[in-house]
Amino acid sequence: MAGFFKKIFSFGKKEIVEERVDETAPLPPIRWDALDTLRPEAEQAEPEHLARKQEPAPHPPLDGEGRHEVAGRGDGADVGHPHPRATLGTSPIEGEVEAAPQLAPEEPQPEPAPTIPPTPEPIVPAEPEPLPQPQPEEEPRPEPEKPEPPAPEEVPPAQPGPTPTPAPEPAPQEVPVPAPAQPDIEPSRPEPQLQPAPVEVPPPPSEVPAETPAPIEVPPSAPPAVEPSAEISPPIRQPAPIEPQPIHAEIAPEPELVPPPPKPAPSPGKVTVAKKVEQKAEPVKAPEPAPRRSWFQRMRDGLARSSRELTGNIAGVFTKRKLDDDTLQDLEDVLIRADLGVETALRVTDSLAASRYGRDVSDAEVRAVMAAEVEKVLTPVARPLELDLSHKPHVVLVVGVNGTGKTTTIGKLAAKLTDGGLKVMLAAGDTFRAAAIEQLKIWGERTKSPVVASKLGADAAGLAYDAFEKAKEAGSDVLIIDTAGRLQNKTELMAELEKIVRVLGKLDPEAPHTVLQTVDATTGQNALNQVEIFRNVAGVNGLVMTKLDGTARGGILVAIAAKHRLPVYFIGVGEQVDDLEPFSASEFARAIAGVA
Ligand SMILES: Nc1nc2c(ncn2[C@@H]2O[C@H](COP(=O)(O)OP(=O)(O)OP(=O)(O)O)[C@@H](O)[C@H]2O)c(=O)[nH]1
Repeated sequence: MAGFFKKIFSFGKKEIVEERVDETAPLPPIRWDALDTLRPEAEQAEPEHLARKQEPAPHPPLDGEGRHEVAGRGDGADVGHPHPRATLGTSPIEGEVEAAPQLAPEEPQPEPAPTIPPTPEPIVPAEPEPLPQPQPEEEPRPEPEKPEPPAPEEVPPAQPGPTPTPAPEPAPQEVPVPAPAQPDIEPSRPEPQLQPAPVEVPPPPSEVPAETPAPIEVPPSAPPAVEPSAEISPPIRQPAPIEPQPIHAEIAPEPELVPPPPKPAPSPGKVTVAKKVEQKAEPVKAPEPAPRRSWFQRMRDGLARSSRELTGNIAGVFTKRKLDDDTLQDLEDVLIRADLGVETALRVTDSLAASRYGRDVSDAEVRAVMAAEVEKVLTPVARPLELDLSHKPHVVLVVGVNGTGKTTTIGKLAAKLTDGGLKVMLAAGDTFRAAAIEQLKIWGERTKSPVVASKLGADAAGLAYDAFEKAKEAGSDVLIIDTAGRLQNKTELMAELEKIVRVLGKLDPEAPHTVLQTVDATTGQNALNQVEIFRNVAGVNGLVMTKLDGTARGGILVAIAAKHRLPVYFIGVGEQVDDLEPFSASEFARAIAGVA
């Protein structure tokens, strides 16, 4: 078969040359037949086409004429592109086939008939793969160049129909019939041109046009046809343009690719991110503030809110005013509102009246007098905690309302004692709160103090008794017992605390040896009532004023001291283990009065 085709092809070539010379003007249509010849290969893809091909025997003529015709259509050289594509195109094949018959009458040249046999070879279809073979078609390209001269002549006529659109670029160079086909392939890539061309295709064969659109898909199959006729290759090349169509699809994505460029823009965003990262790094540096303020500074800062309000109000009272009854009354009101208590307020006003009544008084002088009087009130209560270690262990019972800082204070105190070489044991007497038990265990681990605890809800008194025995057995110097502080049920609270004290007394009549109450400095006047309650129930004999590092109501300490005259052993100025400081009357008085 291959030999047979070769013969046919060679024959076609010869004819082509001749025909070209003759047909320069009229023959354009014959090319369609040539396309049919090409179909034999295309047939591989579609048997129907093969059948049609048989009919248009014109295969041979197509080879030779094909080019001429193409030129004619090509005249559409521009148009030619679409047509060939159409013909080569899938459906177009049929359409073309039909068109071919029209041409056939003119070129009924029998020779092609033999070509028909090859068509039956649809067996070839198996060869469809050879599609790539179309490339070899390129060889024929040179040949087409020869015919080129005639093509131009034919082109003009066809041009009218297809016209313009394709004419643009390819037409000029390829003007020669073959040329257009080749260039078409390239131009076809620019899809835009190719698309318009198909539209024009219709003119030649009325039917073709309709089919032309479909061809677009066909192209792929068309290429194979080209192989058989090396000469026909030019038109075949036209089908090749079809490939460009897919290219279009690819091209489309390209624009999408265009967006990527904007992505680079985000790069600056990355820069921004880097900045953010830096910012994050900065906060990390924050921890550096290792330089910790002294407890006094913290207390002063904590009391600053109290002192600012107090001193500000004092200044407001004594601005350009002489000390008289009205100013003294105003000052008394200011001090009472500062939680210092009536007793302390009167001490201050009496002191001022005794020494400065009727005279101009500055707010600084008033604050100095106030500091002095407050210190006088606090000095008696500002005593250090003394532990009688003749009691082994010395039992410290810690009481107070929930949240006032009992557990925290126990931890801080245990730290001080263990640091001082004392052997400490802790007892989790707040059996109503699991969190309280766990919190105390944490403090025990931190201070290396054993913790005696029981299940949640266990009897607090029983726990205290067990802890006392264990502390004795362990030879502990100090046993610190935590308790609950549920004021919402005073009766139950009183009963529990009384029971604890009674039980401890069984082991040591003097136990508990120290009963500390934690008082939240932020509580205000209610703290006075709390101290009264716990003093009566548990026999509180000492106070720890907590949270003085952040309150505007530190004056309550003065009121409590003046009213209850209970020792104030420590003040809490923070949540850390070393934020428990001995209470100093003078420092506290100067701090709250805003005196340097
Ligand atoms: N700023 C500050 N916070 C404190 C101080 N003392 C305790 N706290 C905090 O106050 C909260 C309550 O402390 P706790 O020790 O649990 O008080 P509690 O009386 O044992 O409370 P309950 O276990 O519910 O009975 C915790 O968040 C402590 O960290 C202090 O002196 N200053």
